Amino acid sequence: MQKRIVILPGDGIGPEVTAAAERVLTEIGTAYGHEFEVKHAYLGGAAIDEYGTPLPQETIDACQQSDAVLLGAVGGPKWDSLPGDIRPEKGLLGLRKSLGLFANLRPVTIFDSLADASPLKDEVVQGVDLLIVRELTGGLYFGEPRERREVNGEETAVDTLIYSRSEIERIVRRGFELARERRGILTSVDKANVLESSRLWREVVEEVAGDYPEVTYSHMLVDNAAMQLIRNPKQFDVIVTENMFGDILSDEASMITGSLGMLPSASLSESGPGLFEPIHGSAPDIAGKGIANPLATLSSVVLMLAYTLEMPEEAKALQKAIDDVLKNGYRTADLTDQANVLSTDEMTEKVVEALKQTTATS
Ligand SMILES: NC(=O)c1ccc[n+]([C@@H]2O[C@H](COP(=O)([O-])OP(=O)(O)OC[C@H]3O[C@@H](n4cnc5c(N)ncnc54)[C@H](O)[C@@H]3O)[C@@H](O)[C@H]2O)c1
Ligand SMILES: CC(C)[C@H](C(=O)O)[C@@H](O)C(=O)O
Ligand SMILES: [Mg+2]
Repeated sequence: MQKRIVILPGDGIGPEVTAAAERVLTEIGTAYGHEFEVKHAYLGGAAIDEYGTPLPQETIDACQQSDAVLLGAVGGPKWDSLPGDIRPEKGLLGLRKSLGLFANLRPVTIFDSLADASPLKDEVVQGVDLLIVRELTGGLYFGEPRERREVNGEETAVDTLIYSRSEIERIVRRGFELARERRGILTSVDKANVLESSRLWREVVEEVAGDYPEVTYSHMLVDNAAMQLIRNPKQFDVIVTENMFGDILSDEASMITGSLGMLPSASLSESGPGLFEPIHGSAPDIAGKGIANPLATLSSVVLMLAYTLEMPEEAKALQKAIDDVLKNGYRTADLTDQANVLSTDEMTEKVVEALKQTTATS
């Protein structure tokens, strides 16, 4: 098959982990006879440096004309003092909006062989398999007004948390559909004891639930959900929630797996190219050292193969290669205290070797 993939390396460790992904894509292309036409484009701080804007029109156009987009990460101290509207992160938000990527899927899957990397007890962690479905183009991130103003002679800042019924309905439906394909349990997370937007969210969940009788659903307040994720993460199958809650809960949930460097994500629209990215950021503290864990990005490639490129066999093979490498005890520095750790490139090569073995025997 021929597919057009846009890679947005971004900032910090972004280019290090997307290089890993490109290496693996080349291997998959060779093994399965696909032609991946890879194009690089600028986003975030790198785009500010090159074009003076975090989201150049060329990047939007390239992404819209692609079959799938893979992003490293954006942001970093170099751009931290810029005004909010031209920060690197604004480029990512603009890209999500312009591609209509309202559904952000963040699977939290445990690798049995990695249980020792989690700060949680073995019996809490083993068998966890949950999916956070995060609303991605609404809520506090996009609400207007967002501004500084003077109130009673004092400098004041305002952000707006706003959701329409249709924005809630489409993400809640996606949550129910995914729950129906999985174990049939949906937890809708909100703050309906305080927020009006959450009360509307709950009403919509109640209405939509009628169309999915095979799914068992419940509501949970977000502060309780944060605690339950640590106490008993196995109770969850699909969690559906709004933008900001999903952002925070997914970083928290990553530690069930042992590291933020493990969690991938898929951002999907109604139709059109998906955006695939690790949930972690540009990690300025380790950028340039060659030690970043590439597995969140490689797992994002698994999601890209499965969800958008219609290559389920290839997705399975890459997933197996990642499993095998971890089973064989290979670790980057974020996953172990031991001295014997692999660099980003070494870990990537281990995955490529494992992939070669899988594809040779299939
Ligand atoms: N999707 C994105 O592009 C994205 C996501 C989150 C944060 N950010 C941006 O990244 C910058 C840094 O944010 P932060 O430090 O709060 O969060 P971060 O996710 O970049 O890093 C948090 C911690 O996790 C570690 N870490 C992250 N990814 C890792 C990996 N692959 N391997 C090993 N360790 C890893 C980092 O070293 C750091 O100690 C900020 O500008 C933020 O806005 C971007
Ligand atoms: C960089 C930032 C805008 C982004 C978000 O909050 O969505 C990040 O934290 C993420 O989780 O993808
Ligand atoms: Mg985040």
